[in-house]
Amino acid sequence: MDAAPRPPKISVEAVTKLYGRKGEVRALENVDLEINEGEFVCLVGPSGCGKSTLLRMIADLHYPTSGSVKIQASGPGLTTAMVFQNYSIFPWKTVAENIGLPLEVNGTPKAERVDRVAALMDRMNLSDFADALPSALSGGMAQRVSIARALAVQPEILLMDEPFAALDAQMRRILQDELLSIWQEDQRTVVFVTHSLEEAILLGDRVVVMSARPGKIIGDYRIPFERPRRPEVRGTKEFAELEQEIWSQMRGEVERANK
Ligand SMILES: Nc1ncnc2c1ncn2[C@@H]1O[C@H](COP(=O)(O)OP(=O)(O)OP(=O)(O)O)[C@@H](O)[C@H]1O
Repeated sequence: MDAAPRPPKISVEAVTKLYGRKGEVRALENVDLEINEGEFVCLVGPSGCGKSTLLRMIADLHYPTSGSVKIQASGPGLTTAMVFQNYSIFPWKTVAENIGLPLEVNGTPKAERVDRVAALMDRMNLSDFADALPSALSGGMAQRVSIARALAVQPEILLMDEPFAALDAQMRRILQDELLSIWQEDQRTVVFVTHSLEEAILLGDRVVVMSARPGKIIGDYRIPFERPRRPEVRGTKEFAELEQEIWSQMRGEVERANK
């Protein structure tokens, strides 16, 4: 007999989110979204369409006004970890201390902590900076620390809110390429918010397009490029055609949001 199909890792069902004392800001409206375990899903849409709101609801930091967000956890412990645009690392702690902090908080024994931090620094090319303070780091390095810290707790779901938006174009490209290979190693569920369609198509298994506020889902594209995905796919005709196709749907929403 076939095994029963596994429920989605993340189920967003009929979610509406209102902000303001009287609910006057209608951020999301009737959003349905299912994300399977191991999928890398990118959310794109105009400014203010509720992308961060959706991410925060998946992280259990915000709650829907109506509807529900369900996470299928595989076990106890921290299920999600978040990476933000502004690094959010502690300036008075070294690189190694920043990465190890969530492990200290969750009571991981010191020997295990030291091993895990060393492995993450190795994986993120940070080993030479173990004792550096964040003020000595470039933006790219600081964001590597944020990613390593998020991975330290081995989250089942990695949530990334425009993580590369503050980086210059070259550094952004390098971190995108690194994220492709990091994802390949453990194929964790990722929800990634970005304004860049190119970034979304390069990284994602799916690109979910949201409308101008109130945010609704108006497109869900499966990205056909094989894994392990090579960064060179950026330069192909298929990539450009897909970008054009999705942009032709998004453009009107971006214009509407900026009227
Ligand atoms: N705490 C809050 N109180 C009131 N309004 C809020 C609050 N948080 C967000 N909003 C509003 O809800 C809408 C959605 O915000 P959200 O940050 O989720 O959008 P976004 O798509 O991530 O935007 P951006 O792309 O600009 O980061 C916006 O109009 C925003 O101003």
